[in-house]
Amino acid sequence: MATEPTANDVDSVTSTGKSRCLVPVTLLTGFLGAGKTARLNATLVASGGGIAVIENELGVLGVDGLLVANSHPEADGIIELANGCLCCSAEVDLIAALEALARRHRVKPLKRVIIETTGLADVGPVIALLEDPEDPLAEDFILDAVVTVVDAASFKRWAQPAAGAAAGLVSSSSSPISSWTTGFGNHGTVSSVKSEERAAFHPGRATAVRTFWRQVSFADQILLSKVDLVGEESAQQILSNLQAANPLAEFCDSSSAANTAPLPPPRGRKRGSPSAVRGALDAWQQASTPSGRLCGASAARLRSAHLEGVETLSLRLPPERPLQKEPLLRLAKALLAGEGLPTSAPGPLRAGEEARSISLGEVWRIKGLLGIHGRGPSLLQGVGDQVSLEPFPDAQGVAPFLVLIGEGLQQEQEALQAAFEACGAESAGGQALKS
Ligand SMILES: Nc1nc2c(ncn2[C@@H]2O[C@H](COP(=O)(O)OP(=O)(O)OP(=O)(O)O)[C@@H](O)[C@H]2O)c(=O)[nH]1
Repeated sequence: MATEPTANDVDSVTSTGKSRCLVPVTLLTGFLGAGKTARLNATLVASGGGIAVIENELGVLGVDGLLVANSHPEADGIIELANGCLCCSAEVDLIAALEALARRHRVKPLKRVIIETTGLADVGPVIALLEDPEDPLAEDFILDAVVTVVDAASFKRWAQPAAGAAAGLVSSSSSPISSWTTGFGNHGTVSSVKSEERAAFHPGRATAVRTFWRQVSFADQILLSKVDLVGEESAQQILSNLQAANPLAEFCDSSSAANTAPLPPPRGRKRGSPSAVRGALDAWQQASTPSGRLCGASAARLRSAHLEGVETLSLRLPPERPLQKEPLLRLAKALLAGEGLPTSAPGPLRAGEEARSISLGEVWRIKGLLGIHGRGPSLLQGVGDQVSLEPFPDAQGVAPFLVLIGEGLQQEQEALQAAFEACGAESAGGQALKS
């Protein structure tokens, strides 16, 4: 079995001339609901301590920080950065978090830092920050690998234009990835999306597809999740598509049996690894952000471009009114399937509204901690056609909330709030999260 190298394996010479152990940093990325937190949890369980985690969430209300913190008292520090991607709006927070971990490392050495990005993160700027030899962070940290988790069950939806065509997207028969994204002299296998094709996308969906492929193309290691849901044969086809897009990446064991496997241990990033090549190419293409910390105008520009059209909606639900499991699951499934709000859902109509058939934008991801009638605090997870509700006793005392990520959601906020509230139990007796 491979052993995890300790920080002692690599040294830096600090500005004061002292030698210091560098902590390997793993950048764990992958699209919404791909299975990043699941892999992170498996890694923490297997580690026996010494790993610090930085969790990044898009919404104001974070689920993952709670999930990881509650399951892993052994982790050496979990820092949650909510309400924005660390590649843009939360970059300052990322720097502060790493500085805090550097101070801790000097007192109690860390073996590894894992940064779990949001599902819509653009890892380019984070790589640039961690690779900048002039940045003070380089005295304590070294980027070890970008690990991208790819959800086999959602691959068609995000990776193949045929799936997008259903929503009036591209018509090309190959992956909707711009030629620069491959970057490995492999342009023949993956065609470009022309700008007019991009314009035909919903802007949020275009952002999502672009993000999906950027996460693949920056990966040093690719881990295919949810093979248990698609079968080994489909998994092999997906792997060949991914290999065509990023031939230099290392592909981790992607059998169904590896679904709950920990991340590969740090092993030292090689020169010419995909993230190193892509990072340099990306910096060159965005000449205004050659490396290092993004401040002011650069950060603002990136921020506006990288999450264009994507919306995150955080809903709080009344703690005194636990929800009924069945209507809640039905509603979550309908939203993820793009069916809008079911006409049969009970609840108040808005003025002038005849039926509750409200056409929503798109919901790609649902997460929440909710009080469920007769079950108590529970974790709702939804992505693609997978929706689950599991008991989560550690959320006792947390005010119930939901986070929805997708496109065109803000305009439906009131209707969505009403639809979820309408799943509330009529009678008391359920256990709310917070009384
Ligand atoms: N069947 C199956 N389900 C999985 C697998 N990996 C993750 N899941 C489930 O997929 C859902 C999303 O997993 P997470 O680990 O929360 O995904 P994530 O990438 O952290 O999601 P975001 O927070 O949206 O970025 C959860 O319900 C997981 O239990 C897998 O390999 N097989």
